[in-house]
Amino acid sequence: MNERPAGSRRYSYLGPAGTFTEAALKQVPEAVGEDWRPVANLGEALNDVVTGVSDAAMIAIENSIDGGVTVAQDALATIPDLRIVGEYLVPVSFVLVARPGARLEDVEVVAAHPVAYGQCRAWLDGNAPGHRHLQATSNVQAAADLFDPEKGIDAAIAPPGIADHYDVEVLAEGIAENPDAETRFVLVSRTVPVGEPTGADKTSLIVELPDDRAGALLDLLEQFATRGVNLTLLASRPVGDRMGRYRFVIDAEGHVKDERVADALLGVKRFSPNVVFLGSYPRADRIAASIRDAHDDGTFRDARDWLRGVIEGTADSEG
Ligand SMILES: O=C(O)C(=O)Cc1ccccc1
Repeated sequence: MNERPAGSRRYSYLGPAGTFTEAALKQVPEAVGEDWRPVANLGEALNDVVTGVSDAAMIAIENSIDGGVTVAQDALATIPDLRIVGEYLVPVSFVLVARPGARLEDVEVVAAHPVAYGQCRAWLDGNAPGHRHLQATSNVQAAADLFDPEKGIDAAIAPPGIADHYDVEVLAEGIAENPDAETRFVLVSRTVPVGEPTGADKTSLIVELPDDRAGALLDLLEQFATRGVNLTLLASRPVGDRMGRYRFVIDAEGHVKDERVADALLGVKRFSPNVVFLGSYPRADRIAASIRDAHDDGTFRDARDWLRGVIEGTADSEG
């Protein structure tokens, strides 16, 4: 499995072919024409990266309906030496499929990835009220499972392109609650040097708070607020060692090579007992951060130059 032609790169993704995760990988220009390895779950995808079986893995990290994919957040918090190197958005919609000739009124057991099921549950409750949910490892695997007689499945929730991959009949389209749902994916590699800022970047961190201190979360947020760094994600996850201990998953606008972000990170590092830097990478939506004058790179540099001048006696202390 480890043997690859020299220079070729391998990418792991949640398979089989046709998943939304594969659609996210298709957005990565440098992955085109390389070796794509379908895997059965997140653990396998990240393990491939850790062990060097693959160079990178595409994983779902956040959903516009359900919020954070908590298993992915927890894995990134605890597996050392991983880096997020890119972010991708995929619009998601779902169809209900069955073996050819099946009828909706006969559907009892529905295979679905849990995140997909959560988004389509209201439709199923209305249209197949007596149904039972059987978990599938991915949206495409749910459809593949229709052809495994041991699973006893009548229908599956799958991506709209599923009929290109399997001989299935579409019983209903557009069954998700929100037609504009999107899933955010990240490309994860082993630790590599951070790239250059593009002007529309994000920085991901996982931060633990100091124990039992009133206002600790406010102190954490202040590190970003006082440097004009906007947050796009703040989620708490249990550390898992004892009740009541949480770590915070943070996405901040900007790049660690932007002065205001670097300064905020130094503040966070001074204050938190454990900071995991997950990466600075271009934003999928390419929206540039809005920065007030007091927080642009030049202002930070001027302030540092002034301080150096004060210390060296070459600048007016009121300058
Ligand atoms: O990539 C897929 O197709 C998956 O099965 C994971 C998933 C589930 C629901 C929304 C987006 C991705």
